Amino acid sequence: MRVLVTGGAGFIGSHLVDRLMEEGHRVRVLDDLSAGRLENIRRWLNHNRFEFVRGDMRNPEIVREAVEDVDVIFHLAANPEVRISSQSPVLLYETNVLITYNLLQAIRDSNVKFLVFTSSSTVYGDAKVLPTPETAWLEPISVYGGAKLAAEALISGYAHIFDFKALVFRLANIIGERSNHGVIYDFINKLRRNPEELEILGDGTQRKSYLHVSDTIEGMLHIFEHFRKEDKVYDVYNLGNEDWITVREIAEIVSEEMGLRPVFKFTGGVDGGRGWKGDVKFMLLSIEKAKRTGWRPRMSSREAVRKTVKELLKG
Ligand SMILES: O=c1ccn([C@@H]2O[C@H](COP(=O)(O)OP(=O)(O)O[C@H]3O[C@H](CO)[C@H](O)[C@H](O)[C@H]3O)[C@@H](O)[C@H]2O)c(=O)[nH]1
Repeated sequence: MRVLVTGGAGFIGSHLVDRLMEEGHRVRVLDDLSAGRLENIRRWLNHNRFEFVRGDMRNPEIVREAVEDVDVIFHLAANPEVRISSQSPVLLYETNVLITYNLLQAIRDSNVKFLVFTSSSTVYGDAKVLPTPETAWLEPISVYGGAKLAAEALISGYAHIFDFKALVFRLANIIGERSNHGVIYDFINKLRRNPEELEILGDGTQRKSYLHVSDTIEGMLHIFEHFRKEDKVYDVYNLGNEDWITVREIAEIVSEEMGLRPVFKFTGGVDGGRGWKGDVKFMLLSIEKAKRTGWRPRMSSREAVRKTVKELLKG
């Protein structure tokens, strides 16, 4: 396959690039390096099947050039921070909706046959049904979640009108080596600054499902192969874990792995113990649909958290 990975220098994107390169595909990465790091893809930079383009997808011209001679696009470029929903809605719109629109406009005039998009569990908001199936009510409670849902909707519309196939993954909290934001990364940095005390945002009872990046990439590629053979224009899959874990338990695992016994200081948070406005307090996706394709996570949330802590401490 000739593949474009947007956001391919980022956390999840670079793991996907590793797998695609190892499988012998021709890979182009488009990344503005705002969150991604060249270090993540350094091993491929001089490979003859690999091409790196540094560019901002808010510029339609850059996007148009990047989709040339490509069959499949994995669209992972995005600003992943739910918590900036109150301060920077414009940034979240531009880096999730506008860049997706630019990509879809470029696909119109191209030979692209498949688009794979990484959406988010946050499209469900405070889900009324747990575990939450793909058919559940969609009511995002953050601008980030709203922007992801808007991007999904545009993708579906364009796929039906402009004759390509599109696959959407609604991801749980993805963690692992190279992640450079989120709760585990934050806790490690806070404890490095002050080993005596750990500030925990909210009341610590936030409970979510965490999936290791290796299980995520495995799932995305496995389900993509399944989807390719199906006679569907558009489909949506949740990707997450079957169990969940509280923020307090994550704090305990991080402290233990660092050999520390800090005092936990809960900020109390907002709106009944959330870390910030728009933080979904309880998230557990139903992964029955993904499992019916033959995929299942190898690691539980707890195992994924512990492995990630070890990986980040080493890095
Ligand atoms: O220093 C911190 C950081 C986070 N938290 C808490 O930890 C939980 C997880 O927060 P993260 O920042 O790790 O992740 P989010 O749940 O906000 O979002 C993540 O998962 C989503 C999908 O579930 C999106 O895809 C998003 O891009 C990704 O960052 C939250 O309840 C938050 O309140 C803390 O207590 N202290």
